[in-house]
Amino acid sequence: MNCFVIGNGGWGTALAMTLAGNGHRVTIWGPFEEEIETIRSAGENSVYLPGVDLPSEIKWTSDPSASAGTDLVVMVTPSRFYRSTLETFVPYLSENTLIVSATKGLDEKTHQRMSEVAEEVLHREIAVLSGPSHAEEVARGVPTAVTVAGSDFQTLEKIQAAFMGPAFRVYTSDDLIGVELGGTLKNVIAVAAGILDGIGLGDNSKAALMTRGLAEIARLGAALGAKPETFSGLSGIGDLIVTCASRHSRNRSVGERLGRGESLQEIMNGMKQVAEGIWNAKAARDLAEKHHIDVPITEEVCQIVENGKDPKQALHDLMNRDPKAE
Ligand SMILES: NC(=O)c1ccc[n+]([C@@H]2O[C@H](COP(=O)([O-])OP(=O)(O)OC[C@H]3O[C@@H](n4cnc5c(N)ncnc54)[C@H](O)[C@@H]3O)[C@@H](O)[C@H]2O)c1
Ligand SMILES: O=P(O)(O)OC[C@H](O)CO
Repeated sequence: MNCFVIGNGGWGTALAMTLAGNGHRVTIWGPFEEEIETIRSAGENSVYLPGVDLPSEIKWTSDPSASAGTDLVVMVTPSRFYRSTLETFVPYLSENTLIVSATKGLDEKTHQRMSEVAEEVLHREIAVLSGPSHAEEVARGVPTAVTVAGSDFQTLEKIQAAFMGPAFRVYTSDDLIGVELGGTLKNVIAVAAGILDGIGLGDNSKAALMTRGLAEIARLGAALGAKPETFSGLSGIGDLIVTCASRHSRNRSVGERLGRGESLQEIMNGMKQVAEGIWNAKAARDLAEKHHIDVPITEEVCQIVENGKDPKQALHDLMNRDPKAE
């Protein structure tokens, strides 16, 4: 297959390597020619995926027209730039191109999932790939399992076959909403998990946070049309576990620094990689409010990120809510 990856960040690079490892011809696009030229000449994506030797067969470009005539497009631009980036590709994508979205975020203005944004831009449904998968490990061949979701099973099978390899296992799901929301809403809970690490709390605290975090993800997800059982799968609890626990997680790391007392501004100023949970906490909270869903952890993360609330006060407020049945 001719494959085209839109987004030269860590995840775009790891997915491009996975496809190239399966014998596909792969081109990866990034918005800044200078950045692309540096990667091309160094054979390393030193900003977003340092220390990984890139296969020479992968082509690097900043030209959207290079996507013309490709069989499979992977859209993995961070949520904040997703719509504007995809719009520049519209003239080059044919109806027959398989399109899969690997971004995990919400549109900050409209609160749409990324596949909804893509549908609006492209006037057709696309598939979604999500699951517990840090680029740092996928790029090094660490065994990983993810889910590809959509409504057309034949399309899903083609995407599954394109990515499947000895160290990358792909399951299919017909619950696009659930798979996409699991990968998105967990980012906010992972920021909270990092805050707990930064404050110096214990394993009990992390387990409680993840369990109650999953409860609010599933409540909100179901209200938004997801199947509740999807949140017990790779894209639900699987991704929540890896993001709340991993040293690779950007969301957890930002949370840890917040918990240690650094200001959000200070952290974001020195960071080129994205932490979607910081951008998406408000969108998730607003969606919950609109659908009358109780999301106390997301609400506290939102207060910390949006209003600078003291993380220790947020913890105190969470622990001192009214008694409830589980
Ligand atoms: N890194 C991972 O392990 C991983 C795994 C699964 C999913 N994801 C998701 O994939 C998406 C992309 O994350 P990533 O880790 O590849 O990114 P990254 O943080 O490694 O890199 C940031 C990306 O943003 C791009 N960018 C910056 N300014 C831009 C602009 N103005 N217009 C367009 N693009 C711009 C950069 O070119 C770069 O590709 C996110 O939604 C993330 O949650 C990441
Ligand atoms: O590094 P994070 O926190 O953006 O998480 C990356 C992936 O979503 C993990 O599956």
